[in-house]
Amino acid sequence: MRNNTEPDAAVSIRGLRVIRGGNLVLPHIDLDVPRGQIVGLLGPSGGGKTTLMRAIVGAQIIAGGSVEVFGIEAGSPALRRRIGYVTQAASIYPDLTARENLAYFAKTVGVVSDGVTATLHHIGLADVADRPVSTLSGGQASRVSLGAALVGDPELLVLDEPTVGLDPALRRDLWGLFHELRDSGKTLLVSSHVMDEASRCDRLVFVRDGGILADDTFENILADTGTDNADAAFLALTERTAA
Ligand SMILES: Nc1ncnc2c1ncn2[C@@H]1O[C@H](COP(=O)(O)OP(=O)(O)OP(=O)(O)O)[C@@H](O)[C@H]1O
Repeated sequence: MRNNTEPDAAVSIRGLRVIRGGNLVLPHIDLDVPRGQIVGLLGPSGGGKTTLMRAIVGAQIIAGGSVEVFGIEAGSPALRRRIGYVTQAASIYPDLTARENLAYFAKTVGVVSDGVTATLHHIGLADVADRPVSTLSGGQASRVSLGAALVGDPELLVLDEPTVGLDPALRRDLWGLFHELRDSGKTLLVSSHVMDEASRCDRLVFVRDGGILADDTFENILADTGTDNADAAFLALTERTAA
């Protein structure tokens, strides 16, 4: 739970430097993620989005700088229940049912079974809750992953490419759920390389080559670049940086 001494930003990063496999992947990142918003981390594959997310959830060894979540150093045990992380690779068990998967993750964060049933309803999987995940559609399976992250009722959700491979209707439904979660007070950091997801976010962070090209509202980014879509804005900012 939030206390009055906590900072306004859900995530606060200063001078973050990350080296992976001998490569300087993130040379110097400064970023604040405001509370109660959906922040989209957008950019091409290999730009550093996953590495940045790993640093925020405390799964990445860092070479320098600081990463704080709710004013606490990333990776601290005190943050474990306050952050839900969904990776690109499904981290759920295909041979277990949706309910069993959620019950397993609930147990790891000490949540009672009431929370599992409520989460299954919330993610729209109550009807298929007792089927093994291996028999569900791709969209349903990705909602089970999301449910596993949601079951502990975390304040910050870090979602790495949650809509990849989903058809437009499922993407729309998932974004509807993200907006509901935001409206209930949660902070969401959502990565995507699909630029047309920009308009669904409250704020955007454009990431390229381990750096941040822009960190603002979509509206301000379009105005600043004199463009009318996210792809064109990204290109304009890339050219500006190169110049
Ligand atoms: N284990 C690793 N060892 C060495 N380099 C790595 C490792 N993992 C990632 N990298 C490099 O770090 C850079 C950033 O990768 P990262 O996965 O963070 O990007 P991304 O924007 O999330 O892309 P994607 O959406 O494809 O995951 C890339 O150049 C990648 O090759």
